[in-house]
Amino acid sequence: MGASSGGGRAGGGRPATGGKRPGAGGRRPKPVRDEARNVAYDLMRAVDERDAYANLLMPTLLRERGLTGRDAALATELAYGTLRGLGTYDEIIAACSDRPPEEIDPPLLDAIRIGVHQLLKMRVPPHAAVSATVDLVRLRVGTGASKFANAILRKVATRDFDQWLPIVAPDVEEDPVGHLAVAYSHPRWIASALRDAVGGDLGEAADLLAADNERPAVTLVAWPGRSTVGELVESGAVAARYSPYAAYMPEGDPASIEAVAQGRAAVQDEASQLVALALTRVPVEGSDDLWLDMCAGPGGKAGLLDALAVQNDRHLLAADQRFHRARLVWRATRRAGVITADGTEPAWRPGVFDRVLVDAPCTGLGALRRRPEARWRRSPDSVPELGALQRRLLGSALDAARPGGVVAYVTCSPHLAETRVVVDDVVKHRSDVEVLDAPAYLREVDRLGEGPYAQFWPHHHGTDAMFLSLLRRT
Ligand SMILES: C[S@@+](CC[C@H](N)C(=O)[O-])C[C@H]1O[C@@H](n2cnc3c(N)ncnc32)[C@H](O)[C@@H]1O
Repeated sequence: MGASSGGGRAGGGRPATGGKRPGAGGRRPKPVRDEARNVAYDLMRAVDERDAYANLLMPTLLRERGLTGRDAALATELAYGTLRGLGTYDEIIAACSDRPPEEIDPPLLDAIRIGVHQLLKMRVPPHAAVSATVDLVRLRVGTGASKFANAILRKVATRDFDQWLPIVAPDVEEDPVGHLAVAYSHPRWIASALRDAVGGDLGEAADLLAADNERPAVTLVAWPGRSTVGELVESGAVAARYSPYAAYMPEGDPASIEAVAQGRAAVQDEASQLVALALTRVPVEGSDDLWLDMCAGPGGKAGLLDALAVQNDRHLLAADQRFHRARLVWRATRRAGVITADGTEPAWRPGVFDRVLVDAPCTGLGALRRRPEARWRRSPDSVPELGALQRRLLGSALDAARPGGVVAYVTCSPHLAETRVVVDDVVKHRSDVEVLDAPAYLREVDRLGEGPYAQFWPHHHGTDAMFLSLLRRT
């Protein structure tokens, strides 16, 4: 069923965008420039060509092209939805082409992927999806390429998404992980790691992978002492389910909320708030003055810890290895001491902190919802390398805590090799650590696991898949 990329138009002329029908003897109508599709295309090219971060570049592109409201939402859905779904889309494109996707010119492939997303996941009528994509290809890639795109998209349009799946995805009984990977558009190694992380249950793994493909609600944090959830609610947000400092923002630009614009509140995932909060809830005997955030950049958790420290007359030292990340921490905090420092070669005396947060660098597999291209960028090779760093940072965090003090080890990844395996390994080699029951300090949140570790999930909690271990230095 492959389309030839070489010559004539397979499947006849595309529906006209106005004027005479092509193939009926008339001149081909001029392609219509559609700014939302152009922005989506430019974003995808930037992701491919210069490793751009989609969620950082998109606001700039929208502003530069003057897209707002529905047009901005359309451009965002086209780009983010395509980036998330392209694993499945490439299998479908392969089934419709005589060339595998790796052999299709990348700009052309990106445009076709955008077309496939409209055909299979958006409510764009098929003729409009094909026609708009062919116009995009004519304008941005070339007229010859538009014939190939047209042929592929017409074939894709013969089935809906659910009809394509049994054709392109491995059989679930024969290759369950391969099935998950294609059906939910994740690299195979990530589908496998996430299935292990939920305990092997295929149905639950499917729920988790499906949640990764949903656009997350924007969650705000009202920094205590600087703003309140009530104030955010008055501005149109909705009080959150778990965190006493969180509010969901169903739509709109967070910067339009006064407290956010004035730097008294910020955007922050609810699980990120709760893991920081859990650290402050563990009772400590004796002093409770000095807190350390060892991997603080860009300052999300440090912002909340600092606000709590100010309220309770404590002191936070926030460190990050990278200067520009430390500078962001400085902006997010009010009274914290902020330094550029390598947590594995501490700039502080050992055994002095009452509470230590180590929010370790990780694969970020828990935040795939928010970073549409991230799943395709990460390599499984990074896991052992990160694991070694995570062990050293956790060891260093335990050394920084005073006897009786508490350490929170946090990752924004549920990968077992970055979570419980790291903690188990470090604890095994020390005789001065007690593992605490983390879910006991987050009683308001259900389904965090049986302990002693706590694991947040997008498909249960609507949060990032954040991992928390609480340890006491004895
Ligand atoms: C997961 S992020 C932390 C997120 C942050 N806690 C927040 O809530 O915004 C990990 C941070 O660790 C920093 N980092 C990496 N290696 C480090 C090291 N050896 N010492 C200190 N910071 C390090 C990175 O620069 C990055 O900013």
